[in-house]
Amino acid sequence: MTETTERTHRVTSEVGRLRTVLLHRPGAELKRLTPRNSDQLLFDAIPWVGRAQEEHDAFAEALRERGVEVLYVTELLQDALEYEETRDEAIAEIVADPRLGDQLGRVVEGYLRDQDPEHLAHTLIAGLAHEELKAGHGLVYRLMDRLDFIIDPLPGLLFTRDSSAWIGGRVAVASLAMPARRRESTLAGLIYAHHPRFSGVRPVYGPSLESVEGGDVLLLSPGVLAVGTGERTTPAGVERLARQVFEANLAHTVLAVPIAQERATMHLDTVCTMVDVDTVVMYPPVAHSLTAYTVTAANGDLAVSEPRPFLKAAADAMGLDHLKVIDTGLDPVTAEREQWDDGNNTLAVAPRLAVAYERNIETNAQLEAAGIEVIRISGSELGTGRGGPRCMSCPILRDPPA
Ligand SMILES: NC(=O)NCCC[C@H](N)C(=O)O
Repeated sequence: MTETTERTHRVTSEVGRLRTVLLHRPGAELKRLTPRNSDQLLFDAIPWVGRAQEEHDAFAEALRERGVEVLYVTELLQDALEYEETRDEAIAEIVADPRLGDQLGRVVEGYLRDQDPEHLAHTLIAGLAHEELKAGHGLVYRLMDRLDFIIDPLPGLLFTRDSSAWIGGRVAVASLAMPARRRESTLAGLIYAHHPRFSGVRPVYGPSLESVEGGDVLLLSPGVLAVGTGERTTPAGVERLARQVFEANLAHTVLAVPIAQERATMHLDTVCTMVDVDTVVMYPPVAHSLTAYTVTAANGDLAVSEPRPFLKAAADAMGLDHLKVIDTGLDPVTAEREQWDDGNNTLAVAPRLAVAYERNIETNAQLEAAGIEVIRISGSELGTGRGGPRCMSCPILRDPPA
């Protein structure tokens, strides 16, 4: 890793001033969602796509207005697909899908090889429905329904947080747990491996390792990671990530934080995000019940503590007297509703400046009462995928925390 690379890609905290972020403007892949497939594709409703795009554009604009450089997955992917090697890898991965079989696999390969980078990027993201591929006549093709997908769409790509996470100057390409999202990390991997902007960057984690999703990884302070383990990141994933970051000298402590294995709390960032160097906003029912195992490196192995209250373990690892929690003080029903709508899923643009969905009126009011400036964005359509501003953003460059 060169020094130049470190100046354009480096994240050591949740709250240092955000300089560069990776987003995905939702598009044709959202138009694939129907009541028949939305559960499998992990959306809770069918979004109004045009409005979702407007909401997303406003999110991006709010970031640009604060001096943040916004990169888009589609553009980076198109650039990367200019290279033969990238195209080969992308197509090989699609064709290796055992659901296609040999004959249809060959047809799909030919179809993809004929596409220019722009169309190929579109197909890799939006997928390919049976009725769009006119060329297949073999058994698999004929046995499929015309509405089946030959290449699955990736509506979850909207949530760029999950498929990769920067830890210091290295990127952890995620190993996504849900089948509907696995190809997202292939696309992230292709971008980081082949886009000239990332030349020299070495991944510290990869999609073939145990499940780890970026929404579970919080950079509490330089050298201290909290990693949720529940529906997505597995215990083995936390253990592997800890080994990788210790070996690469990217962290000295990893807190493994068990979270409920439920959709409402699919990632740690659905219940806890940081809004200042020493302050988190947390879903009240878990604020004082979450625990953490403190993991450190010891003689080439891992030392693991007994579980302790998360807030205490985090403060100790961060060298703080205590980690402040914004007491949203909400009644349980409002708290539950706003947590479901990603009220606790804020994106810090700088210490005490955070983006949040406007609909979470009470949580936002409490954030402001605690001195946090809230940049409100609308998320009625974006939120149908069950993710908020933090989920929709992958920071690539942040200043060191103040
Ligand atoms: N970090 C996050 O909480 N990401 C939101 C992911 C939502 C997506 N529909 C999923 O279920 O994976």
